[in-house]
Amino acid sequence: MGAGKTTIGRLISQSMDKDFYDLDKVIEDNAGADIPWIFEREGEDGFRKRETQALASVAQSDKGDSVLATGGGIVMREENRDILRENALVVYLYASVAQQLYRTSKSNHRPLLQTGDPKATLKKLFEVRDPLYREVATLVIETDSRHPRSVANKVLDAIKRHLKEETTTS
Ligand SMILES: Nc1ncnc2c1ncn2[C@@H]1O[C@H](COP(=O)(O)OP(=O)(O)OP(=O)(O)O)[C@@H](O)[C@H]1O
Ligand SMILES: O=C(O)C1=C[C@@H](O)[C@@H](O)[C@H](O)C1
Ligand SMILES: [Mg+2]
Repeated sequence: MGAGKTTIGRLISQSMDKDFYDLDKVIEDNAGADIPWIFEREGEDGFRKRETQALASVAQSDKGDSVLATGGGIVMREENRDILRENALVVYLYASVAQQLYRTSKSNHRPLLQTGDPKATLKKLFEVRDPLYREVATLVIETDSRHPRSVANKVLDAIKRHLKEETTTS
């Protein structure tokens, strides 16, 4: 959470002239309700079911030619990791817990952080999720000491390099 998926995803979709989807927004549009409401009424489990459905439907309808920003917990389900691996070039935006805490502190829109100790929550989630993100990622990009535009440029360069390597080795 707060790694910059939504911010950077939008920037790189503009630079690449591709459509942009934010999975949290797709889930909200499908539900006709916002994420805090879904967590309150259906719990995290209900939210995760909606998240998998939304991911599967975007993967199926999209021809792999758009940019998708996921929610922070997308890697928790094996099914989601399989969908990502099979359909996408996955970029893991790495942010330290300190940066995640700073970047999420201005919003109260993330139900999992509405606790007495958001830093401890972020740390626990990071320990579980960081290895899963690394398992599924094609590219890992460090974001801590960079402005969003500079992170986006780094992602664009890394994607170009990756695609070039792929064509020269195939
Ligand atoms: N590289 C960066 N440096 C400083 N601030 C950033 C950076 N990237 C994003 N931000 C800011 O951090 C906040 C959270 O970013 P954003 O919503 O894009 O994160 P996210 O990864 O999509 O989070 P979530 O997992 O909750 O969807 C925003 O206010 C954004 O402007
Ligand atoms: O990290 C998470 O588990 C979440 C991140 C957000 O993007 C939303 O998907 C939701 O608040 C859960
Ligand atoms: Mg987001």
